Amino acid sequence: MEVKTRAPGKIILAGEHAVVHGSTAVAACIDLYTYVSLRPSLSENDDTLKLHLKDMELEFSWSIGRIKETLSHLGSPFPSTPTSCTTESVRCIAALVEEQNIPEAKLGLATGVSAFLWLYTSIQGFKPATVVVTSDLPLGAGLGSSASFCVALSAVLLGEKLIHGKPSGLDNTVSTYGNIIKFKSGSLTRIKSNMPLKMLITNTKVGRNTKALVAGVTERTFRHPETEKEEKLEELMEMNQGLLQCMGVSHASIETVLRTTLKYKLASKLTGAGGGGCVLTLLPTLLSGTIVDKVTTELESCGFQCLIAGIGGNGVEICFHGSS
Ligand SMILES: Nc1ncnc2c1ncn2[C@@H]1O[C@H](COP(=O)(O)OP(=O)(O)OP(=O)(O)O)[C@@H](O)[C@H]1O
Ligand SMILES: C[C@@](O)(CCO)CC(=O)[O-]
Repeated sequence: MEVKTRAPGKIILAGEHAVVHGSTAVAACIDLYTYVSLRPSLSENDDTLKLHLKDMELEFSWSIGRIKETLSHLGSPFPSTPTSCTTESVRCIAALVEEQNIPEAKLGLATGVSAFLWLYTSIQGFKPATVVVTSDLPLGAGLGSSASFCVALSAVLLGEKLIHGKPSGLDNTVSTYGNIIKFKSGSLTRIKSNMPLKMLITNTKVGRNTKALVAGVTERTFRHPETEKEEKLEELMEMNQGLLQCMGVSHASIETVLRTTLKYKLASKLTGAGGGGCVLTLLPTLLSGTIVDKVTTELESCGFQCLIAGIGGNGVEICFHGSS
């Protein structure tokens, strides 16, 4: 039996950074996904766990014996309630990841591979299988690739037990439930919207450090604790971008995207931590395809990557294929 899942990435419409300090954020899933498939090993001779990151053309494999030898002293692989990963578990998992000699340029993937080993052994134990991952999402660009990777992975591993899962952060919550949500201090409110929304997402390709950007904003909140809300989406996006710029998380590349889209009278804002990453541009329903083509061409000529995404679809989905 092969199990397949997909979980969406996310955009933040308003409230990035503020959500870290207990304010409300409004976030929505996008129709760009991480896909995971799991095929348990049927052959008695195959005693390996394989992870194939298809887009990156990377394959990792561990013998089940090696995984057991490294992790089994840490206790039951099947805790009855979710447990956090102890420092000792992190150390042991890091040893299994290091053995795989991830290429220097792709070292950022080590955290993803570690998360895979932790989730796999916690949920499936020590069983041989092949897991294949592909993704529509740029990594580390503010579209929630890590949350959608973990949600799709958890869903594939948990199968029908997923329904009992309890998500924690904003990105995981959107990836799991989909649609549009209001999120404040760990609790979510679903927003029912019958307005079809489409966004142009421009990836500035400027790498950024979410942790440092979040720390910078924390420092500013002590000086400027109040922000306000308004009504229309375009206006809100412009106001939100203005606020985020005052919070010091814009970037020259983001400003270039804003200037370019403004020429076509389109409202834009950064999404996520800022400092680079992705910028959202609202594509009104009546906007002609010619304008979309023109603005996309102009943005791409600046070296940016453009993606078009529908907003607010389903959260994580799972399907089972008959045994082979
Ligand atoms: N498809 C994938 N395969 C393997 N690892 C992945 C995949 N997607 C995400 N990751 C892991 O998540 C990391 C990126 O997470 P990070 O939180 O920095 O960015 P993001 O989730 O894309 O953006 P943000 O959290 O700001 O919305 C990658 O470096 C990798 O370790
Ligand atoms: C900046 C931030 O709001 C972006 C999340 O993608 C941080 C967070 O919510 O953890």
